[in-house]
Amino acid sequence: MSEANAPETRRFDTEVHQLLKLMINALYSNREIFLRELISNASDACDKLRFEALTNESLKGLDQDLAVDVRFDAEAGTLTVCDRGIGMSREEVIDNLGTIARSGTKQFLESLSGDKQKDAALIGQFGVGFYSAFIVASEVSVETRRADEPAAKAVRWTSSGEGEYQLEPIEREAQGTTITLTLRDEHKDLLSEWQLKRIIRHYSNHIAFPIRLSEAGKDEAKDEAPETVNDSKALWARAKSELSDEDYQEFYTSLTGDEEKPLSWAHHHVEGSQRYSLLLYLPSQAPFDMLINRDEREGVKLYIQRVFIMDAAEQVVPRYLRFMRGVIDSADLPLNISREILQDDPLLKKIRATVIKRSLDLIERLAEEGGEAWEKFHTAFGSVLKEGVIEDFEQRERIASLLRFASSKSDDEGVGLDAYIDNMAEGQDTIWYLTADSLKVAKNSPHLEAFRKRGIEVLLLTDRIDEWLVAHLHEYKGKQLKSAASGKLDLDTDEAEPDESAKTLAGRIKQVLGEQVGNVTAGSRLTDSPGCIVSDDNAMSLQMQKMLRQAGQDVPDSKPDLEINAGHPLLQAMADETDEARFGELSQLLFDQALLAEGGELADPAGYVRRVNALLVNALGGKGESSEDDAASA
Ligand SMILES: Nc1ncnc2c1ncn2[C@@H]1O[C@H](COP(=O)(O)OP(=O)(O)OP(=O)(O)O)[C@@H](O)[C@H]1O
Repeated sequence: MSEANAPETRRFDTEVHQLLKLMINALYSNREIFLRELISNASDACDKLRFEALTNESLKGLDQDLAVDVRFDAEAGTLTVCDRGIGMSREEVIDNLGTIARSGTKQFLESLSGDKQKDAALIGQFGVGFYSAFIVASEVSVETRRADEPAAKAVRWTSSGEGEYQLEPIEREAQGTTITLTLRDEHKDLLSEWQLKRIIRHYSNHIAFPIRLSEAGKDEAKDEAPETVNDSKALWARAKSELSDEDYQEFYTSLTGDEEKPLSWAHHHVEGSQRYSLLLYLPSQAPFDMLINRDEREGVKLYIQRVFIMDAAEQVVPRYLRFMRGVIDSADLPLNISREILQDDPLLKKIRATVIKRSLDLIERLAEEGGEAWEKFHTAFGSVLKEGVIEDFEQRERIASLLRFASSKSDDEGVGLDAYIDNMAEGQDTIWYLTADSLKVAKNSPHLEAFRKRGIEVLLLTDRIDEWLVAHLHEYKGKQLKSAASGKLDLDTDEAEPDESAKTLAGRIKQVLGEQVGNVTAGSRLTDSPGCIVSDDNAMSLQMQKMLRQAGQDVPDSKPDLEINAGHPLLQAMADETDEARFGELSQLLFDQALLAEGGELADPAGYVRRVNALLVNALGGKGESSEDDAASA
């Protein structure tokens, strides 16, 4: 026996070990899902065999009569799930059943809280997969042969789920995989026809292959074929009139593993010169990694004539709809199509357009109905949908109409652009917004003073993606979108020009602040604050600069502009200040405060603290100067 074939003991990746422990603990009360996971893997393996058989001559014929066999032996305490699917080579076994290849696993593990209920929900979303067998089994054995390898190249994998697994070469006539679980005593109650039928029908009824249930020794003795317990006809291919809400909901769960009901769904059979079926679901909760994994779109499955081809990627579902779940089945794409050809296929382009249209229809309907479902959707997927405004020029306005924001007049994130326009003040023809790090910063921003004074609503954008959103959405239904922090507001046509003394004061401040600041102007937007940072309409906002820097990008230094409120007591006092050193300190404070109110960062925070301390000491009757030691300790 060559060394590669020798039996050996290997250790699981640390992450597998960690996940196993957490999972067994958190999912103990939800133990039945292990069967769903094993059946789903067996069904995937059958799908893969059918797909490979399209192009691999040596697999022809093997893809007939595929099924998943579930056998139980109450006496021996074992449960077996067997498929004649694609199987695994030795390397694949090591990769698949010893590691977790999935990206985001680390973040996922870190996000677990230790609270069983919460963790169970999270783990459910993560997709517990094969390892869930250890929730009920003290020992798991996997015998498998890849369909395109000889019988002598089969492998047996065994483990008790405690850090190690054994691997040994075996002979196996049939292609595919047999997984045998030795159940722990407390789970042996699962080994009955009634229980297993119930579980299979509950979780896996709509698997597109027959699931056959048999009891060891029984069917052979009676010479009967094992009973098929699921409804294996592809649900999406059936007429809508035949299907109930429960059917759709059950199918959703068997497709996604998500036990929460979907918010809504759309089912269409498109006839005519090009035929396809489309079943799309809007889930009610986001998978934990949706925001991290922009490229992962496992949600919509593409079938050609009932043969699973692939998880629909960019060709079919745009990124900003990556939360959609469902199935597309085309009767008119050639079965032997390669993924590369698929990219440019005109029918697929058409299907993509339909997926977009139907998805947006679903979301629009939900928005019209409002209520809890809409709230849920918006909380879970609102941020992702915003990517559509940036990425899909054609649908920009339609997607924008579905976005909701907080505003200076409303606390919850419920203001849409249409509602904003309906509530515009008389004479207002601009949609005003303010971007900020948080709602609190936005609400307290000095920029809102001018708007409050005039009763004009300002949308408060605090999502990370909002800066990009407004960089792409300049106009909505003929109304310009403009930042409340921009240099020129033009709120009143009769706005008074600042007087000469205000201009002189602005000039003095500019001189003192020098290169730190772009322009210093006297303006009329502020009522309560002495100053604020304003941005050039064409320049990058402070927010955007900060985000790009955090993302490790080089951002050219641009100087912020400062607008002062010459009527404010501080500025009036400064105008009378003849001590130039003191005027300099006050100008610096004014500027730093304006930056802070914006959520900006100070170049010299210690200097700021020293200046404030000096003022405090002064106010408290001290000498008005802090010592160098104070400055150092600050
Ligand atoms: N019955 C099987 N036949 C062939 N390969 C299998 C079988 N069961 C598992 N595998 C392989 O092991 C891999 C890991 O399975 P696991 O169930 O842990 O995760 P998954 O199915 O990829 O993801 P998820 O469970 O989140 O959908 C699968 O991707 C597949 O390649």
